[in-house]
Amino acid sequence: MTDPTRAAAFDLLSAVLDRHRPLEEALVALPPMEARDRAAGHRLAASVLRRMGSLDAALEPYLKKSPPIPVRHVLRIGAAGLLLLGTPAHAAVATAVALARTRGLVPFAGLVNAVLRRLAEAGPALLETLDGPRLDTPAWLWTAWGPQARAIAESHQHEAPLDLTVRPGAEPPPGGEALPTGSWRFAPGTRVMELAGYDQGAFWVQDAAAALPALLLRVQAGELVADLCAAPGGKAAQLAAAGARLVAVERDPARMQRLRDNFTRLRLEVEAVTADAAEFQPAAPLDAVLLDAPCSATGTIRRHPDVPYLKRPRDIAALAEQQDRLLDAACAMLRPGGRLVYAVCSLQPEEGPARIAAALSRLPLRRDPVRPEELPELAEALTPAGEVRTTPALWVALGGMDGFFISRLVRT
Ligand SMILES: C[S@@+](CC[C@H](N)C(=O)[O-])C[C@H]1O[C@@H](n2cnc3c(N)ncnc32)[C@H](O)[C@@H]1O
Repeated sequence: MTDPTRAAAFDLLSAVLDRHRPLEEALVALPPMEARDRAAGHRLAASVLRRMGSLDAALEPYLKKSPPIPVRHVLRIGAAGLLLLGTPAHAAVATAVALARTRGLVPFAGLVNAVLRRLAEAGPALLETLDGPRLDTPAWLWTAWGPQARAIAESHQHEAPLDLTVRPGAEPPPGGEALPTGSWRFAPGTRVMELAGYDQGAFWVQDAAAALPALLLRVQAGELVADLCAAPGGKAAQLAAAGARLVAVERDPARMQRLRDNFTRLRLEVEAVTADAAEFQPAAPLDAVLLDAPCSATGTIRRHPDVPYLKRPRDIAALAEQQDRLLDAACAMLRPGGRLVYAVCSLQPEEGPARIAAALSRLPLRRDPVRPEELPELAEALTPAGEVRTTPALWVALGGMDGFFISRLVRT
């Protein structure tokens, strides 16, 4: 009998690496099991994905020829236990062998046993000699990130902390650290639903960088505002809490339901419209629009270590087309003088500065540069054009932040 944690990790890795399914979707599709086993399986699969290049390089000397893909997954799970998670050697080896047996890989059980035993002896020292950041980053991303690639990739080696946005006037839960931009930070692995105030809607989960776009929209109470790609609703919640008369537009009905549930817990008001934002027409011209566009999400690899294995270079061009289409629609919804904040959680320049440069050349928009005093403690994130570029390599001593590109514009 294999243990449920390893079985879950194996299923998750197969879903991400073989069928290119997002890790979170694969998590939902797991067979029924104890929540504790599911969480442990998730953590194990995420550890493999985060350090997969290093784990493969550590296994390589012990493999005479490349094993079948499912066997490789079993070896990676065993290696992650041995080298990353501090699993005792006998347990890591025995559970991997049992996993191989129950997954129809009986002929490879001996190989798994022999390779992992040898890795247990020499692997920890070998891991120290490897260039983890480079090995764990696909070449196309490393190249695209330019001189910052190493610092960004180093930050991906660790689990991200849990960040919360606390509702204005509410008490932050105990045990957190206040960040300079107003978010509250808790240790990686903190369970949000167990924090005091969750049921009362005192806060919501939102990375410190993800809280910036809505802040920079500078919404006044009573303004007519649309959030065009709204679910699950972190930025929409900020806008509603600031007193906007808010329309949240979201194309995916299941994700819109998550937004509704979140707003119910937070006791915030919103008009929720399930539609393609490019087709949406507001009843009246808007004072402000937030466009948190669909993107490659390469700025969130710390939280979603599956992203490097799901995205391909060609996806970026397709996303840029969607982003342009949404920028056109967003601009058309604004009254003259109305504000637009464009944001993507991507580190790829084609989805950030290039989209704004293209929009400025075809739409009646001008930049409204973000001023340094708007982002004290984040001067490094301000570009000469007054746009914001955060990366996971910022605020390293505090635990980093997601990678976002943010531009503020005004309809002329
Ligand atoms: C980056 S996420 C938004 C996160 C959200 N703003 C938040 O802070 O919680 C992008 C969202 O846009 C939605 N989306 C993608 N294309 C869309 C479109 N054409 N119209 C409306 N929503 C769209 C996706 O389903 C996804 O929920």
